[in-house]
Amino acid sequence: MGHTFRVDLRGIIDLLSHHLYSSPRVYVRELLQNAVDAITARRELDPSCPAGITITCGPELTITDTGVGLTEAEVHELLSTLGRTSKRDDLGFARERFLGQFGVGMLSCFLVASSVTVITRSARGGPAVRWEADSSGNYTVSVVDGDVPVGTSVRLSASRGNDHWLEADVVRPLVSDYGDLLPAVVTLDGAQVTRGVRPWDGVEDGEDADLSAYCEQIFGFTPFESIPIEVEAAGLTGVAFVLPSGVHPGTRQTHRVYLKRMLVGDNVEGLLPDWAYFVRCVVDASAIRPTASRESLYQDEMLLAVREELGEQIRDWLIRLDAIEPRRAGELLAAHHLGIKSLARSDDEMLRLVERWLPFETTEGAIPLRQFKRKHGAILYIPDVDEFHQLAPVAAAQGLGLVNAGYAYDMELLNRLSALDGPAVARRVAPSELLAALADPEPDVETALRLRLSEGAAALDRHDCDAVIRDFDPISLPALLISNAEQQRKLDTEQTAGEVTDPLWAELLGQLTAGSDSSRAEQLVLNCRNPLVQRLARLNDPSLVELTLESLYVHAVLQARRAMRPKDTAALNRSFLELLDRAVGGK
Ligand SMILES: Nc1ncnc2c1ncn2[C@@H]1O[C@H](COP(=O)(O)OP(=O)(O)OP(=O)(O)O)[C@@H](O)[C@H]1O
Repeated sequence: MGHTFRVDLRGIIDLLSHHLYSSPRVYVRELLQNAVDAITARRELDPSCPAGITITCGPELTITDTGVGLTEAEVHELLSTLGRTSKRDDLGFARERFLGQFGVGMLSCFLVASSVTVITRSARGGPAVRWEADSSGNYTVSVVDGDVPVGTSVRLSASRGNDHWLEADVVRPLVSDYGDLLPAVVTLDGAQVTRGVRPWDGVEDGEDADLSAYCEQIFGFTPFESIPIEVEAAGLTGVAFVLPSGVHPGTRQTHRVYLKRMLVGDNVEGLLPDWAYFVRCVVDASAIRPTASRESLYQDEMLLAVREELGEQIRDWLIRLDAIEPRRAGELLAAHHLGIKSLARSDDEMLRLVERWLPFETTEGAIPLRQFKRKHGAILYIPDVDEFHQLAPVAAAQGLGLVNAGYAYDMELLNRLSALDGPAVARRVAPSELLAALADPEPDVETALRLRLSEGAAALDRHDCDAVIRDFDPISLPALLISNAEQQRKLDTEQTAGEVTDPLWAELLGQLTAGSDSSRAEQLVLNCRNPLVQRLARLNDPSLVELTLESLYVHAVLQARRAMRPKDTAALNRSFLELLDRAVGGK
């Protein structure tokens, strides 16, 4: 014997409210959606029919439309059968003009209502019909006498604890949020709530004052620029608003998305590529699919294609901006450098923009790479922020140019520049190369210092460190620590020496390859121009020599911001206390 499934309406409502929709507020959207669809259907019969939706709030909420209405048979078939809809074609495909498609939207009324009454009269003829249903799944249908206009009126009576959902102050912002762009005039308690047109329609390039105001209203910021966007295949139009100031690159920007002019959400993700985290969009599309809750977008091929195309349009705008208003392009780059750098890793035109406009930290101050290159012929960089800060003052004092490439994406960008323009354009510099740039000391100073170094040799031996004596600026720096791990790169240096175009560096590299071959882990470069080092040369107390050398070593470790090992910390404590002891007159 065959049986038919029975449906427990309470169970279904519970499923919708707790697991599908994020809030009961969606009932407003579903009612608006049905009203708009009914008007669309009536327009097929009579293109000049009125398009009005009126809402009244009181203890009960009533929404009335001038749509197609339902006959008695349709009331039974469509309103009273779960999953039955008039918005699919004979083959079951969603009909494009309609917002609804599943045949369950009406149920969301029971998220806030204990009973729903529909009074409807079909544009196709027949008497008006009243349908009354409660949340346990019982309904009655009766014919209504009297003069009822074509269209449908839905009345909700609040269920216990849900009265506030039907109050004007709650309903008004919901109607305005969801329905702002709907192609029908929506009034609430007599006042029009929606604008009915998309703010970006008909806006010409350069006339975007209204769009700026719109951006302020919905996102709360004045955009750096409003870029019109369009993806024909998805029936998508809208605006991309560029944020005026920097945001954290990890921030996931969200977008305001409408589908067929009905709001999907304010915080929709995934519409733009990750690098475009400094842009927020408002779009309306007809061919992007929402998820079942209609609160986010279905991640399908179409959405992927849209994301790629919109990314492309924002990128093209940036390139155009650079051509037309280069100063503004520079400003934008400065505000959003990480996103743009990230894009430049795989996009040559962006790379040129970065090269031209983005300030890098250099020994010349913060200047773009192209400007640095003009002065120095090539970009010589240090791939570590601390190392750069340690070496920059010394390099600058010798007239050598260095670029700090220790921040995110810098190395990748410089490698890409070398790949495009040839290996001579950008090259990593080993700290030990700098050594070759420092002048040799006067022979008598060197001899005196060598003597002291042999007296205090134990201090540096303990740290596997060699001492080198040089004569350099800045005079205030007594010693500089250079890691010999970089010495491994000497071979590389030999290879690249022929390619360096800055004559000063080329000469130094030549000296370096011929120079030091220390096997120690580190080198302490003593600056004999510094007064303290000069006094060290004249000391005749070997224990004080050892103490001074160890103190200079630890100071140089701290300056280099290299991680302290336990023996460095021990040396720091020892030398500090011993110096203190001497200072207060112990020895
Ligand atoms: N205001 C209305 N005027 C005319 N017909 C309506 C109205 N509201 C609902 N209906 C009819 O009732 C059917 C079921 O509505 P319901 O909201 O449950 O589902 P839907 O709109 O078809 O799809 P979805 O679940 O995606 O919203 C609709 O297909 C439509 O035929």
